[in-house]
Amino acid sequence: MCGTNPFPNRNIYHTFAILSKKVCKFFCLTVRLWCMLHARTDSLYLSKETSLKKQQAIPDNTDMIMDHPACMRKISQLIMVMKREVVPLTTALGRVTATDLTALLPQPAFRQSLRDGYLVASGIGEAGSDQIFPITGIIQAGNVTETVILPGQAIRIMTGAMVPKAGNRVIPQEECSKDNDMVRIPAHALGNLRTHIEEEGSEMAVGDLVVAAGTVLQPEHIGLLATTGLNEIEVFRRPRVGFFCTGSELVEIGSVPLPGQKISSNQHLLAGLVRRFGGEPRFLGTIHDTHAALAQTFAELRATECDLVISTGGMGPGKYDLIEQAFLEAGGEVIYNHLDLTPGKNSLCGLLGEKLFFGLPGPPTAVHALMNAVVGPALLQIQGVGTLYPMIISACLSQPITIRRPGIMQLRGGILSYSDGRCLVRMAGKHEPPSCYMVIAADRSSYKQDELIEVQLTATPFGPHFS
Ligand SMILES: Nc1nc2c(c(=O)[nH]1)N[C@H]1C(S)=C(S)[C@@H](COP(=O)(O)OP(=O)(O)OC[C@H]3O[C@@H](n4cnc5c(N)ncnc54)[C@H](O)[C@@H]3O)O[C@H]1N2
Ligand code: MOO
Repeated sequence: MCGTNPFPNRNIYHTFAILSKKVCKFFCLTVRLWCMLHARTDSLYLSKETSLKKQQAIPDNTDMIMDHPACMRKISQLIMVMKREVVPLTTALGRVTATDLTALLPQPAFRQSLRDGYLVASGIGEAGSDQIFPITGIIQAGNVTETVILPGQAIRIMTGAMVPKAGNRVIPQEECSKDNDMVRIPAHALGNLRTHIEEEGSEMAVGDLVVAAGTVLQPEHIGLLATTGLNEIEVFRRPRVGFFCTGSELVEIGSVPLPGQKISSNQHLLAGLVRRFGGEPRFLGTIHDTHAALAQTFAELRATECDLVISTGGMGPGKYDLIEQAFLEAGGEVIYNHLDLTPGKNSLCGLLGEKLFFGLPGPPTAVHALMNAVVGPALLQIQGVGTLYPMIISACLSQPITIRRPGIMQLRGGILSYSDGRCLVRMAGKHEPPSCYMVIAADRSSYKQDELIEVQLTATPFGPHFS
């Protein structure tokens, strides 16, 4: 039977398979090339469909060290903005708008008085002398009035009340003198061109933009949107952020640590910081520094309903620092495994399937710095935030700083204050939550007192924290 073909159609299938493989390859290359040509490094609005771009963003080389700006750019490219949901406006504080929101009602919604006073009709005021008018009615805010006003009459009117068509101007009551049913209005008040009347739609017309897409809603926005007639709005879903803490020395809050053990503070620090940046924290457990425990954790992560995952600890060069190995074994793709930044140089960012993964180092100070400098901004972008925080400002150093080991960009916790018209910054104490991070340039070994230094605010649009 040697040489005879038991499957006569096989050659055709084979040829067809090779051909389709080539067509696919050509198509993939074309798409890839298109993506490269059209890659937008500044895009905050990449959709879930941008996986090709995502693949392209992963470096092919083995150099996984990144400086802070490069890491932020790379993360921006990988961000997949959350899906949208409709929520009542009353619950939307701190949420990010998914669409431009336009006015449903004009502002003001009717012609209104801006003063408590007397409304007069047109055709008066030219006399150049004081005039006395009979008071023919009263209009309170909220009245639906059909009141008619004629020249030579005055109507008592309140701030916010609807002004009848023929009403020409409101004279503030403190400028008038009332005597029973009559009011005397002085010539200068009658001659004043300010009408104290706000025309319907003069502040905002129906369809005017009230709040742009990508805005983190503050109390002021909620008030404005309510005024303009909106009661339900479309926002980006909050990202579910899974996090776990590694360390065989860690015990839970409430237990008395045995010698060598530590209470896991990162767990509670992270839960709060994730909320500060608009995420929903989901604690996934405290994990021992063993290969088996970490492998199991990473294996379970893929099925966990989280949009982003953070770990702490296990990032150093020690024998039991196994996060990167476990991440790779679970099929993770590394974006960087070392940052040109301290604290935080021992950290990793990568993709585990569709999920963005951040391996932060163990020390809580490093967790705080990286959450502010890297992970927090990523969380804001995932929620579709248009303008990124923390903001960078300049502050005046109220003390000199000496850098012991220059050569790497450093984030130093600082405390901001305001004095004599200047924004001042000093170094935060060891256990003092920083209100900013001073950005120490790699080439600086000292800063003088009164020198201006760049600082990144740790405040976010979700709640400013100034000391
Ligand atoms: N030989 C070297 N040693 C270290 C280097 C180095 O370059 N060469 N880098 C140092 C730096 S920088 C860092 S950062 C750490 C990285 O450490 P790990 O990410 O491996 O973290 P651990 O070793 O697990 O913990 C470090 C420290 O933090 C405490 N920790 C950890 N988790 C928690 C938690 N959930 N709550 C409270 N405290 C926690 C832990 O007990 C350790 O004290 O490596 C340096 N070493
Ligand atoms: O990686 Mo360490 O966090 O430089 O502090």
